[in-house]
Amino acid sequence: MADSAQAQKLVYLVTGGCGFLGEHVVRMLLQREPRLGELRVFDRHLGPWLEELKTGPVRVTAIQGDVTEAHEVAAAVAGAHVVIHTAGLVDVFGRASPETIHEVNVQGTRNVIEACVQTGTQFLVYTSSMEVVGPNTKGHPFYRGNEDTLYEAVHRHPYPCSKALAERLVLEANGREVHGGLPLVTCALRPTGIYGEGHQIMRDFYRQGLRLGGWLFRAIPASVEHGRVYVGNVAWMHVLAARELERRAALMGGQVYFCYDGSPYKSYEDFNMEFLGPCGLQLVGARPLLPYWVLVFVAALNALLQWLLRPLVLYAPLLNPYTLAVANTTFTVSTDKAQRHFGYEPLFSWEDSRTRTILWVQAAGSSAQ
Ligand SMILES: NC(=O)C1=CN([C@@H]2O[C@H](COP(=O)(O)OP(=O)(O)OC[C@H]3O[C@@H](n4cnc5c(N)ncnc54)[C@H](O)[C@@H]3O)[C@@H](O)[C@H]2O)C=CC1
Ligand SMILES: CC(C)[C@@H](O)CC[C@@H](C)[C@H]1CC[C@H]2[C@@H]3[C@H](O)CC4=CC(=O)CC[C@]4(C)[C@H]3CC[C@]12C
Repeated sequence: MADSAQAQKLVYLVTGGCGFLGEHVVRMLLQREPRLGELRVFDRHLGPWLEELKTGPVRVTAIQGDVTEAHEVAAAVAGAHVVIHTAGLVDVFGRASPETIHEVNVQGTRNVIEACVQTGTQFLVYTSSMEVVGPNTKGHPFYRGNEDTLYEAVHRHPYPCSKALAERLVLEANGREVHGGLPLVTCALRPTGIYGEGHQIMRDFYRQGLRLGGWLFRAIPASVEHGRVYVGNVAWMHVLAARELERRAALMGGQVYFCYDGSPYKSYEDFNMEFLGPCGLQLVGARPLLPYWVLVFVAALNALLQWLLRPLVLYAPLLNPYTLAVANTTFTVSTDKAQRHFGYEPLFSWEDSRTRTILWVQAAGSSAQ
């Protein structure tokens, strides 16, 4: 993007733009990216809400497409100045096959990179994940670590494996020559557990609590810290990284950044209660009500049932060996790398993030009645 970018209106492409995070990125770009001339929203499933965005000054182009189809990606990328690649299969519940997860998350990312190179798009921001780092299969805690913390990243599950490989592809692509002779500049953002308006797992917990008469039962010790970050701040970090990637290419190119904000360090269940409590639910037990080995047994039983029932019906409960292991292992980040490298500061305070999420849960829950 030459110096004339200040006058020149830019074309952004957001893949996965109709997802939980993607929608917030789309709306944040429209609200806070003054250079935006056209916003392309690429997703396998387009949301009806996109129509309301087409009445503003920015041209919003909805593209129904599949990142595993290289030609569809190339057509969407052609002419874009910036690509924010959030599309992915976020599946740790066994809903999709390992092959499908790899095809979408790895081959889909490879297709985005090659499309940038072939069509001359210079700037690519990739939505990676904390799971690229951990928790590892050995259950080692990652306690308030940062991007430089030494940690044995060992994965077996298809999802973290796919995210780690995709991130590596993006970072290795930094500096490749794109069509026109300029270098590709890439970076990867690693959110921890994202929460906020549109978080389906939070909605599922709320509905589960309503079905159980307002009670949720503690399964994980309160001492196990699990990093969480508000979706609006994750979206803001994407917008800012995309904006600064040109000016600070030498510093940011090929770098990874954890996504962080002022959200408190709590266990996954206690953190959820920050929102579910004000919505009328109560978490039973100061400590787990069941011994860990019982949870391990139930998780294994769920995995066996999923395998047995697969030919007939998809059985994909929240509790499986992987989700239990992740929930039961401390993983929190404490870093300021994004602040140092591109001036990121959370846009939403913890109090504001909490209020917005509570209001959404209440609305989502009432629609469930
Ligand atoms: N939800 C979370 O806690 C975290 C998510 N992430 C990452 O953030 C990104 C977005 O995640 P979420 O918004 O939570 O997931 P999501 O499932 O709500 O959104 C993903 C979007 O990608 C689209 N998509 C999936 N396969 C596609 C394909 N083949 N072609 C085109 N579009 C496709 C989906 O239709 C969906 O709109 C993912 O890359 C995920 O790995 C990273 C850390 C935490
Ligand atoms: C049933 C209980 C054990 C309950 O506490 C299980 C919670 C479990 C569904 C979640 C606990 C940790 C979550 C994951 C974590 O936030 C990291 C993630 C990063 C991503 O990139 C995608 C989502 C996820 C894997 C997230 C998924 C839900 C949990 C496993």
